[in-house]
Amino acid sequence: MQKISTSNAPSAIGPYSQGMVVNGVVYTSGQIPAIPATGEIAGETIAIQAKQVMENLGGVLQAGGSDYDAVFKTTCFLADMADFVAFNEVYATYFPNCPARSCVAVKTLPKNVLVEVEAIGLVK
Ligand SMILES: C=C(N)C(=O)O
Repeated sequence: MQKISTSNAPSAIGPYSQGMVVNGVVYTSGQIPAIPATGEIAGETIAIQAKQVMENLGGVLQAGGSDYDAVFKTTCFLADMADFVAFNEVYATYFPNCPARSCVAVKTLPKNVLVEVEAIGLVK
């Protein structure tokens, strides 16, 4: 079991690692749209926040020896299901291979962001 630590994704904002590698599988923590260098939240729209989340996810995946195309499952958390279509437009550009996914709306997310995504992928 190996902890992932990278400057290409935001530092954890609580008692968790950015991700873990276990038996050739990368498990990312939920990524929020924080800018890795500053920790500030990127933008106020779902499009901008979703893109930052996906970039952060890529940073964790890469640090764990994986990549977008090796992801087989994601879980997506939205603060408002009204953002579903706009979120999907961004998401699909990163996951054209359509891994298995669950997408739910939750009451609130850390730092009041609009979206959080976690992923599980194979080490390449
Ligand atoms: C942002 C998170 N992944 C958390 O608070 O667990």
